[in-house]
Amino acid sequence: MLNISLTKGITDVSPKPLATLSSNCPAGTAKTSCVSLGFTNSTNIDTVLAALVDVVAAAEPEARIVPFPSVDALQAARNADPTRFVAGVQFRDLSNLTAATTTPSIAYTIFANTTIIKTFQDVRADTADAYVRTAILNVFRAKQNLAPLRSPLVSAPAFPSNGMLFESVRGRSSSGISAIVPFYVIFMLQPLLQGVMTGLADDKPTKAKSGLIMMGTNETMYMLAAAIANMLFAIATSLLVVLIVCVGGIIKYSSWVLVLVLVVEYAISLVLMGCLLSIMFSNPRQVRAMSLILMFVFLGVYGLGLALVWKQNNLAAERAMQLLSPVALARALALIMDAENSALGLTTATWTTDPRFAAPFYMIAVDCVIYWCLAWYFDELFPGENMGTPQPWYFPFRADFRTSAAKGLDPSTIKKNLPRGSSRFIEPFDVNGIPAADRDVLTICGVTKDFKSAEVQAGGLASKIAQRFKPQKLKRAVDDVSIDLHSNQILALLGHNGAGKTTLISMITGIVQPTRGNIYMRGTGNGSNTVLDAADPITLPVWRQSLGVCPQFDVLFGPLTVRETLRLFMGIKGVTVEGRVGGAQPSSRGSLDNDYIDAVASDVELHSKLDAHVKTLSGGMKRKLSVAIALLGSPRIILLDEPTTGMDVAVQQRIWSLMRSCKKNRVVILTTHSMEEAEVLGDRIAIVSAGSLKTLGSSIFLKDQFGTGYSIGFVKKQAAAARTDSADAAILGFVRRFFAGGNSVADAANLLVKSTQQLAISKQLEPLFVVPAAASQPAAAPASQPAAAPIQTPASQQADGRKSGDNSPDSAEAGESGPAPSGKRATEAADDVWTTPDVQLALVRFIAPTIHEDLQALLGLVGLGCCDSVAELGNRIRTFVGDALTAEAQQVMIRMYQTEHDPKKPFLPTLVKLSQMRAQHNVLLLCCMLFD
Ligand SMILES: Nc1ncnc2c1ncn2[C@@H]1O[C@H](COP(=O)(O)OP(=O)(O)OP(=O)(O)O)[C@@H](O)[C@H]1O
Repeated sequence: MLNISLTKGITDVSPKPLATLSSNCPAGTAKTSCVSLGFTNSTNIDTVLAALVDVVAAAEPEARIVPFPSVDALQAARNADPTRFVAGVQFRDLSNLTAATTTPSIAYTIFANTTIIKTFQDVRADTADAYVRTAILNVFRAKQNLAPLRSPLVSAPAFPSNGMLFESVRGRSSSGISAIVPFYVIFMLQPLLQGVMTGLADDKPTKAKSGLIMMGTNETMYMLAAAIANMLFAIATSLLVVLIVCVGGIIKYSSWVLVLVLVVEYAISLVLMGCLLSIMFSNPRQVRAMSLILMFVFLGVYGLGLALVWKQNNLAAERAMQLLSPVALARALALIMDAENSALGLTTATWTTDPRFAAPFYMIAVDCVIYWCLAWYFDELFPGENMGTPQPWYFPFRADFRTSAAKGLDPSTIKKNLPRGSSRFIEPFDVNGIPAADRDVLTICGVTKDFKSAEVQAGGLASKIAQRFKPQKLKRAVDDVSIDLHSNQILALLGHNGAGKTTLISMITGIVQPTRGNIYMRGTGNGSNTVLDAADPITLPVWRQSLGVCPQFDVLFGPLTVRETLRLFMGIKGVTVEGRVGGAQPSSRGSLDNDYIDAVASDVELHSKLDAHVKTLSGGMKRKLSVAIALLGSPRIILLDEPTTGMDVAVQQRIWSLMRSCKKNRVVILTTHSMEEAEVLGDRIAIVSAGSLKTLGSSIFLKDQFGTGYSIGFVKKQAAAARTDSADAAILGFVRRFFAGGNSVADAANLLVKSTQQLAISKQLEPLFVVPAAASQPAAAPASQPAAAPIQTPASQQADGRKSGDNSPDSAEAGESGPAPSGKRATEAADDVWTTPDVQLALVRFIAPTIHEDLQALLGLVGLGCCDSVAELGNRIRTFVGDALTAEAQQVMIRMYQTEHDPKKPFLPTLVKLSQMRAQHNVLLLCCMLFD
């Protein structure tokens, strides 16, 4: 049945021909089995009923007015035979019908049987209403001794405007505002969907999601956290909407609590729908377009429901449509507004009497569950490009799914690769020297990663579709890298920007999947004789529990304090205090977490910032916090991607010593651009370039391989720009004179490299400070000039009977036939003497992994504790350097040492001064020798 409602007042009831109610009884049917007008409820009904019977009987004697004990009974009778039931009336408030008031309020509801009253043109509902009104008016007229009105069918009553308030029923045409309420609520809440989708899509390019997952956050938890954060906002928005419609009087008779429950339920469903849809879209522009399209889809489906489904009482179709929660909400609100128009609304009473109300509530709850399950499932299946490892479609059915004892592989089944590259550059590692339990904790087997090139990833949907049909451009970020990693070791991954370090780290975390190759981790506990494969998504949770990661970029939350951040990540990683890395242990059980957090913060020198908000920290402090997070708990493998970026030298030193202390029973992988950091920390150093492993070994091995040689710099003078040939000839001449052969500058450079490799031996450093006196002569030697003899070693110098410091013209001449050592150190001599109109020798220096060009490196070496006092430093400098270093340079070194020990003293002026000194490189070189 449909509630038909009249709004307040009676002035709009116009005289019109009304249809009879009795004509509905099908021909040949006993009239007694038909109901023209059923009525029910209310006390004080007798006088009205009598009047009603009179009015109806006068108009159509065959009409049957039948009493029912309740609305349910009335409804049941209608359901039993919809074709023989025309209308019903529920008297609801006749309490002051007989009261001596001039404005009695009378409320009743007319029910029209929508099975037979299908159109607005069918006025039989109005007939029923007219009978009831006439009857009520006649009761009043009787009180006033007036003659009763005639039947409205005979002549529609001219209703007096006597101050009566009828609150009655009319309804197929509900008021305009009622019709728009469903749309109003849907539009008000639609931004929630867009907000969730945009938020989650935004996380993808910023790498916030991948960073958090690397750091130990479970993917599902990440999405749930995003959903919960949005739900809080959704609840607030729902409250606002309900406030507007309820306090604003749009919804008047309904229980606001039930309406709020409905709207909140819907808002939550929108958030979960957003989570589901965000899996498909990775950029906010697509999301905005999509949420508009979705709005049309929702409204379209709702329109279909209005036009086709609701009227048919087709429950299956109705439920199917309500799988879209906006449709379910719109349906619920339409029902509520219908009830409102009947002055009933949605109350606990109507909820129980009319099953149609409950259905959308249940359906929206079902929708929430469905959306969440699908979001979770598809997120596991499609984590996004380089955002994690996709699960196979059947993953929920795998026997080992989410079991803590992830099933490992038999190590004998895995195919290990030897590190690729020239064996000369890969140091053989004797695993027999380390306990079996510490071996091969992490094995990287021939991993290669090809990324789709940026052009393929960018662009809109259309260009993406077009690109599908083009051959894909690939960028090889990591190329066939194999390394075995063992406990108690730090591997320093050294490489230039874009060398592939981060990609390798990301593959170890499982965030990026290798195109080829595998990464294995030795199992733990009972599974220690098995290996886990990073490519197996089922074992990934266990895998990630073993990792402590400091990503290249800080994934921190500005509004949280340092303490809260550490506590949050302890929770995320499930850290138990006993699992502490780094030594410090909490003092008492009662304050374990706080003690632990204090200790961790002290380790990274953040104890004074524990209650500071992360957004107020400097870049270096944020790095320290990221390092602290990586060290939380007891990860077996610690991955630190450029951890000391932005830290000052003193802090860097302490972080280094912390890292060294952390490596016990752990594998630590550290990426860096700093040769010094690699040398100081790395038990083994892997140098990667253009994705491939160029060399791997201890720092001693690397020094032996690469650590000796000259770096020789030439500066073409400005005027030489127009005379490049003569400048090149000058360089060529220099090289030929002191090294060997060559026909072009490129040849000369190669020769230079070869010669220095052959000549310079780390133990024989003296020649490195010696430049042949011949260099004092312009060296634009002709191409035909014979190759010069190599620079002599100290031994050969002694044999020649020459003294260091001899810079005589004689020796310069000797340089023509073969360079003779000079007492002048290389840079000094070069700056002084070797200069041509076109070119100047700018720099001659020794290069080795221990030699660094900047103050940071120098302070690092000093800070390693090679000297215990300033006096000792001064003595050692004097002993080693003697007259070769100016007094000024010695003083600078001493001052630098002091500055390092007194952080209040600014060291920048010292650095500037040092860099201005001609002897800078020698100072550094000597210093490095001193402490090496
Ligand atoms: N998602 C990606 N899509 C396409 N190319 C990528 C992607 N990630 C990295 N690359 C490319 O792979 C190469 C290696 O990048 P990677 O970030 O691993 O270098 P890196 O050694 O860590 O550099 P840096 O020291 O600057 O951090 C680079 O050329 C980079 O442009």
